[in-house]
Formats: sequence, C-alpha cells, structure tokens
Amino acid sequence: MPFFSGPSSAAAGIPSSTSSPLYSFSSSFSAFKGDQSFKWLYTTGAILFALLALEQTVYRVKKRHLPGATWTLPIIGKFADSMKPTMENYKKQWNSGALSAVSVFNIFIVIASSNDYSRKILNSPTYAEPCLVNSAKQILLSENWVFLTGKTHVEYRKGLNNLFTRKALGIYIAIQDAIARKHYVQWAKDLGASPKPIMMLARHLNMDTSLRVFCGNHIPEEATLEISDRYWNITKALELVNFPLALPGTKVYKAIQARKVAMRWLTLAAHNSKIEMANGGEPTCMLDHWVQMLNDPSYKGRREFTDHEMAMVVFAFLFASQDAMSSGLIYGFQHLVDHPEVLAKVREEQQRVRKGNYDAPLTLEAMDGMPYLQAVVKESLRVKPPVIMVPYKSTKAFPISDDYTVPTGSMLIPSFYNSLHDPVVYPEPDAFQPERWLDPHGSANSNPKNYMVWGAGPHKCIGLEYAMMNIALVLGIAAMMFDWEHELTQETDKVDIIATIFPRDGCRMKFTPRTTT
Ligand code: HEM
Repeated sequence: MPFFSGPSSAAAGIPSSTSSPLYSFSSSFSAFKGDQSFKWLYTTGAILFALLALEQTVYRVKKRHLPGATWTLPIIGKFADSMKPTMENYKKQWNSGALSAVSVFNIFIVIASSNDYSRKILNSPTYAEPCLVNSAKQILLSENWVFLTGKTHVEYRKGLNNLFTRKALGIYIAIQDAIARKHYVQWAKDLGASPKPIMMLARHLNMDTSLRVFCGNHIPEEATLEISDRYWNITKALELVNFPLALPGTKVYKAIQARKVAMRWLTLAAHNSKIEMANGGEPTCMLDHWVQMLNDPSYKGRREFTDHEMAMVVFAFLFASQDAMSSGLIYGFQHLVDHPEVLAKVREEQQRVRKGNYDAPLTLEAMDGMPYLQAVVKESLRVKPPVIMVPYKSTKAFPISDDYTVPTGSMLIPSFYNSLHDPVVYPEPDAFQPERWLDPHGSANSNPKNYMVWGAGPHKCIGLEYAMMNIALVLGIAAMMFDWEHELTQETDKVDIIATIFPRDGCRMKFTPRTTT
C-alpha cells in the first residue's frame, strides 16, 4: 500500500508543485542566465519525467494482471522491504496470489508461493536457472561449480554425489559425533549458570563440524577458529541487493576478505589430503574420500582437480550449509525444549537404541534405529524451514501458466513456506507434530512433493542426507547429556531473516548435565 500511494501522490503533485516554485526559480534564474538555462532545465525535467513514465509502463506491461503494487516506487521499487525482510511482509506477499510481482531497482521479480508454481520453476531448466543473490558471485568466485547450469552442471554434480553416499556418510558420522561432544563440554560451562543465546554457539559447532568433516586434520585448529569467526561477514553480505561496488568497509568487501582466508586454508587441506592419500593413508574426511575415489582405477568420471578447484567445492558446501544447518539446529533445540513430551520420547528411543551406552560414538546403524528422532528433525525443518525461498532468473520468456508468461531476464522466486504449511497436507500446519511422519499412509508421507525443505529439480540440495543426519545426531547426543531450559522472551516467536531464518532472541537456553550420563 505505501508503494502504491507514494508514487501516485508524487505523480499527482508534479504539475502543481513544479509549476509555481520551479517557475519562479527558473524565471529569476533566467534573469541572470537567459533563456538557455531555462530550456536546459525544462529539457532535463522532461527527460526525467519521460524516464519515470517509461519505468512505470515497463513495470505495468511486465506485471500484467499479477497481484502486486499498481505502481512501483521510482528507481528503488521495494528496496526498503528487501533491506529489512520480515516474515509478516513475506506472508502478505505469498498470500496475495500463487504468482505475484514486485520490482526492486528495476529488477522485475515474480514470486511463486504455491507448490505447483514453485516446483515448476525449479524443474524447468530450459526457462529458469538459479541466480543466487548479487553478492554470491563475488564471494564464491564466478568460476565456482555452483554457477554451472544445464548439462555441465549435471555432469559436475554427478561426480560430487559420490561425496554423500552411505559409505562416505559412514566416515563423517564419527567426526560429527566427536565434534558435537567436544563443543558440549564448552556449552556446559557457557550455558550452565543461566540462559544465554545458543545462536553463535550453534554456528561455531556447525562450522567446526563442517570443516572437520570436509578437511579432517589437514588444517590446524587455528584455521577452524579463524574461518568460523570471519564467516559471519559472509552471512551478512547475503542480502538481495547490496551496494554495487565492493569498496573497503562494505559488507561485500568484508565477505570477500573472509572468503580469501577460508580459501587459503581449504586449498592447503586439498594439497595435504592428496599427499596423504598418495602415501597410502586411510580416508578420514570428505577430501580424502574424494581423492581416493579419483585415484581408483575403476572410477569413470573426471579425475584431475586442482587444489584450488577442490577448495572451491568445499567452500561452496560451507556456503550452502553454514546458515541453513545452523538455523535447522537452533530451531531443532527450540522445538524439542518447548515440547517436553516429544523430548521425552526422543530420550526413550535413545535409551532403547543405545542401551545406556551414551559415551559410545553414534553409528549409521544406530541412527537407522531412531525413526522418532528422524521424524523430529523432519518436522522441525517443516515448521521452520531454514531456506524459505531461492532466487532464480528466467533465461527466456517462460509460459508459467495459461495466462501469464514471465518476461526474459526476470528474477523468479520459488517460495517454500506455503507448500510446507499447506493445511490439507499438514493439518494444523504451525503445530510441531513429529507423529505426522510416523504413519506411512498419512497425508504428510503421501505428499512428498510438498516437502520443499531441500528445494527440487536439478539443484535440489546435494547434502540433504548428511544435513538430516547431523541435526539428528547433535540433538540426540544433547538430549542424553543435558536437561535444557528455554528462557522465553518477547522475541522468541519473532523470526529474523539473515540469509536463513533464526529466532530473534537467539534461543536463550540453560544446559544442566543429566545424571543418567
Ligand atoms: C538444514 C540444512 C540445509 C537446508 C535446509 C538446505 C537447503 C537447500 C536448498 C533449498 C537448496 C536449493 C535447491 C534448489 O535450488 O532447488 C540447496 C542447495 C544446495 N545445498 Fe543445501 N541445504 C542444507 C544443508 C546443506 C549441506 C550440509 C550441504 C553440503 C554439505 C549443502 C549443499 C548444497 C549445495 C551444494 C546446493 C546447490 C546444489 C546445486 O546447485 O546443484 N546443503 N540446499
């Protein structure tokens, strides 16, 4: 509404407000400078007016009948909203129509909120491809594989799928287990006396886990600390629209510096892994597993990857996972502590499967025996999906529906929230009910296409099994080691969108060691 009334009232004001002040200004001005200056001012004004009119016309022609502001705010469009995104504004937009339109800095954006349209965008690589936010190419480096599209993307990704097989996950789980326990020793100290936000602790735990899973001991402890500390600068730069130049002091500049630090360490890790595998070492991390696979004579895919290229792959995994995993972990903790009856069932399952031996590292087989914990993770990610949308762009005119064609070069935003909160598929959609996943014939399991937590199509999350396993493992261990208390604040239920979603108060918790362990 402000975007409608703003420009239209401004437009209405132009004749009266420009006529008298501009006239008197220009007439007194012309007394000194003559007719030439007046003509110059008049011509400039006319050109500006024509450009603004053209901007509105282009917007209206592209938008056609889609819901969205009738006029766009000159030049900036909905920039103010994109700077401070809120769930309330997003929900308003999603509920305005299955397809709706906005414009930011003259980028025409079509937002899809229904399951069908969101899936259609993700599954139409001939018409649409991921575009990530503007800053992503500067941060990730434009030659990163995540920017590949079409067949080259499919081929490249095929090789990387091998890094998430069950065999590979079997290597990673021992590392995940050890890192979680190491951090919990510190959590017991930090959160033992009074409730504090777990937000940054969970982010550090997740970054440490990722780096050790990806790089093992090929980087020193100081590297994980340095990357983890600086990574927040990368998260903060992931806004829809950033200051266009990466000048010193800007968010993108700081993010690029953080990437340089991370890439230096990751390149070293790739180098060290190659040496260790060449010397007959056993694979103890993702890089080792990858190098060993490339050295296997029976391996059919591409074999040569430079240290820099391997580092870019690992950096892309960090980039794709750090915010989403942290969000998933934090809401996992929050959902469990707020639902003691669910936490009690998680503990009951842990006791049954682990038979009182809570110090033994978790294995894939043990995790297979924990369907309730898996349901908890699945439900937590449904209620609070870390990624609520992904930006794509149309590479050619995209006839998305019978009566609307998305113009070439538009930004397309498939949104997942409505799919994951569809009351027909998930009755009482805002309620946290892991049980809905335990009935194989229930509506949740019968409509897998609604479960858009991981996206869909050729770019669907490559790390989803790993992510599910990690969140389950971190929660499962914590459930047996600690009693948790959650300090509710006025901001507990408010959601901040910082690339992914987080509780605004950072989830304030107190952890007390349990006597059973
Ligand atoms: C809770 C955690 C996670 C969530 C919610 C999540 C969600 C997503 C979503 C929604 C997409 C976009 C899919 C699309 O465009 O259709 C995606 C892509 C991706 N994710 Fe994840 N993700 C998570 C964890 C991870 C982890 C742990 C890794 C790696 C270790 C990872 C690696 C990737 C990569 C590389 C892509 C891009 C794939 C491609 O373009 O082919 N993600 N993820």
